[in-house]
Amino acid sequence: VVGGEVASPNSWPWQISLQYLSGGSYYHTCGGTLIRRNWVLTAAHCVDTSRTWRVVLGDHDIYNHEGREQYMSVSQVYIHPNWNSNSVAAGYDIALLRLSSDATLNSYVKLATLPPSGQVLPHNNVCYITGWGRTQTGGSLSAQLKQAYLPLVDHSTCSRSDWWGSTVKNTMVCAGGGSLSGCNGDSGGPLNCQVSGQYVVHGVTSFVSSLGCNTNQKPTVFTRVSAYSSWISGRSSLM
Ligand SMILES: CC(C)[C@H](NC(=O)C(F)(F)F)C(=O)N[C@@H](C)C(=O)Nc1ccc(C(F)(F)F)cc1
Repeated sequence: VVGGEVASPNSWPWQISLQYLSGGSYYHTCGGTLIRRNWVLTAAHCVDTSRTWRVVLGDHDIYNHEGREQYMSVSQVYIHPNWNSNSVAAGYDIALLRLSSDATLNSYVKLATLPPSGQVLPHNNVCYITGWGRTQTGGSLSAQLKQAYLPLVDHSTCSRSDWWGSTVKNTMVCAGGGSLSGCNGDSGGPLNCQVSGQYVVHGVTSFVSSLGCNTNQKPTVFTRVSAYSSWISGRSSLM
């Protein structure tokens, strides 16, 4: 997250850290969202390599054990069938992770609220991106969870030729576009949008400009969760 501020610990209790095992240690690589006690929503581009994953719930500082964390192993990875790792612009950048056991829900770990199928929010809707991603283009990850206010950008603006043009599809949602943005390592995490006084996870962080994370008129682009409601509920047996 470029700009914004360190979040108050566990104030986004559905936010998870997706980590992979390498040389005996686990490393943060992506964010994600707890949607059921044993299901996490993330980005397909985060998990399209075969690794040993773990999901950390209730985290704040990814480099220190603070006692509120729950370390969960992943029993199955479901990548959207239409995902093509050579074409993030095609969309379908969404995946579900089944956890090997159920999370314990408490004040540090809660389930996210997902939007109704098809819901599209208005331009400038209040939204916050959260994550442990780089704090500058080419910078390092944030030790503590960060948040940044990214107003929603409607499709007609986001698909303007001097913005993202035809790269952005209707199954995506844009937010920000100024000096605040997501950045590498925020992938897969939530775009938290305020709807009737409650935060709803409206997006899954997908891509930023390769010219730089906070490039003007290149808002952070998210997979629009409400475009995948039936896939999500079908797969995670929400139905
Ligand atoms: C998509 C991920 C590899 C990576 N995602 C992120 O860093 C995220 F945090 F924003 F989710 C990313 O955007 N990386 C930059 C460096 C990138 O490759 N951006 C990119 C943007 C658009 C396109 C296009 F236009 F082809 F779709 C391709 C790459």
